[in-house]
Amino acid sequence: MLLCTGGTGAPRRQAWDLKGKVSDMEGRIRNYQTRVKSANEENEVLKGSVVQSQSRVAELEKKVEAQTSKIRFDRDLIWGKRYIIYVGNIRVFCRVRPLVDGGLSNHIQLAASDDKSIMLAKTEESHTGKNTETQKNYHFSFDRVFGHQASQQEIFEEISLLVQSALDGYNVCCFAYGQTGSGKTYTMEGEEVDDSRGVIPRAVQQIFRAGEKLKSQGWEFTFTASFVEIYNETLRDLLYTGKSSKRPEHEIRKTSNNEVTVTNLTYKKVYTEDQVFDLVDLAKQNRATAQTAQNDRSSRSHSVFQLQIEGANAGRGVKCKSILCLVDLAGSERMMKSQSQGDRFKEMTSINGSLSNLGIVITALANKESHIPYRNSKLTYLLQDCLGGNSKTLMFVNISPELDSFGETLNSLRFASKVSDVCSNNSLFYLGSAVITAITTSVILSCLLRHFNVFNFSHISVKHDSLSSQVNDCVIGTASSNRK
Ligand SMILES: Nc1ncnc2c1ncn2[C@@H]1O[C@H](COP(=O)(O)OP(=O)(O)OP(=O)(O)O)[C@@H](O)[C@H]1O
Repeated sequence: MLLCTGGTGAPRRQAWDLKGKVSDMEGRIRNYQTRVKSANEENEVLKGSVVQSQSRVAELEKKVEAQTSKIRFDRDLIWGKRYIIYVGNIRVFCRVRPLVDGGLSNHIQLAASDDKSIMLAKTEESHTGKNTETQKNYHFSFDRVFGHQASQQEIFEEISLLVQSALDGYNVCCFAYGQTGSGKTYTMEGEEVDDSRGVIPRAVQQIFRAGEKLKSQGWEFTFTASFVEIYNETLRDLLYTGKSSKRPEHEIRKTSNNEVTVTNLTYKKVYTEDQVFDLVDLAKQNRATAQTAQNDRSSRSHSVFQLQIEGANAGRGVKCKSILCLVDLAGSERMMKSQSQGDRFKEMTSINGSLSNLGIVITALANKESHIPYRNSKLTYLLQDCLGGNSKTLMFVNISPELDSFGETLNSLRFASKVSDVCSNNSLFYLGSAVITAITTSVILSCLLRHFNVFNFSHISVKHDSLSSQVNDCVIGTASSNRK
């Protein structure tokens, strides 16, 4: 405390000094307070723009999500429109191998007007002896028929949308069925030369390249390859590199997630398409080695290539998992029982068993039966995840053009035709059920609305797809005619 006692100058000066300092400090405090205030205001503005940016990011993410599902939907729609494929259903393509000289026999005729029909013609000696010859024609139609000139590129273009959907999380299975020498391996694996490469290398290339592109949208994919041969109901690892004397045995098992797995099988993580091509070469070598030991074994066994795909988008917190499964089936030719003995008989029984069980499983799936007999053969048990549930399946029926293969060609086309019929009949049945359900729902709804006099029917606007507009037309039409 300062005391002013009788005119001494020093204390007064000190007091003035102190007063000056205090007012200086007060000025600085006011200054700081103004700055804090404006910083707080700035902070509020920034907070506001952070919230705005966050909601914009969320909005953009929603748009990306919607765009991605639209792309996926469009892809399904394009594929669906062309082949009316539904998840859990099978489409069938037929491919005719050229003759050795590159041509086509007269007994196989493809329709000039469309690319879906094929006719087998057989000229027979007349039994009555009156006419010298009669011709019997067998007509078949499939989702697509490829003539002998169709290139590997053309074939792949037709299935590339299907392959792509493996990255969308669908299980995809594509298999080649037909007699030995009809072109199954050529279709699935092809040859080394670029133009002659088959479905497996092209599909692998497409998957890896598309996976790379999806990185820019935050997706990271991991791929795991396996290659198995099923011979006489026994599994053999085609990626095995150890001593042949120490080859392990394999069993098909279910994991705790109810997924199919094979014990002791090589599941190889792959990061590039070239790594997969090396594995395909290794599988070829392994098959060839077995073939020298047991004559013509490769055409008597099924080979199953599987690429497990796991995708994760950390930014969006989503994951997907699927399998791309490409199968070269054993030759479907039926040997005469009398001609097959010993090993040949065993081979014949196991091939016939597994192929006919494949047909039974496909039929059961198409009929949406409660029990699907996957476990009746190693092939269907192994393919269980790829055939049922969330899966899209395509079957190639490969046929040989030689006249002496007529009987086998007819059998193959009949098998494929059954598969095709059972699936398309069921597709039509389910489409029919959907239409009936839609009509019933609309009729009930319109009755209810009319009963409660809620709307004037003439004002119901129909802006959806043509199906619902037809349903509504029908309902409105009925309603007005009833009124008259
Ligand atoms: N579309 C085609 N164009 C040209 N050559 C073909 C075609 N399809 C098959 N070939 C040739 O015909 C021969 C037999 O074909 P491929 O080996 O693919 O038959 P396959 O049905 O797999 O027989 P297997 O059951 O014995 O394995 C091969 O030499 C193959 O190169």
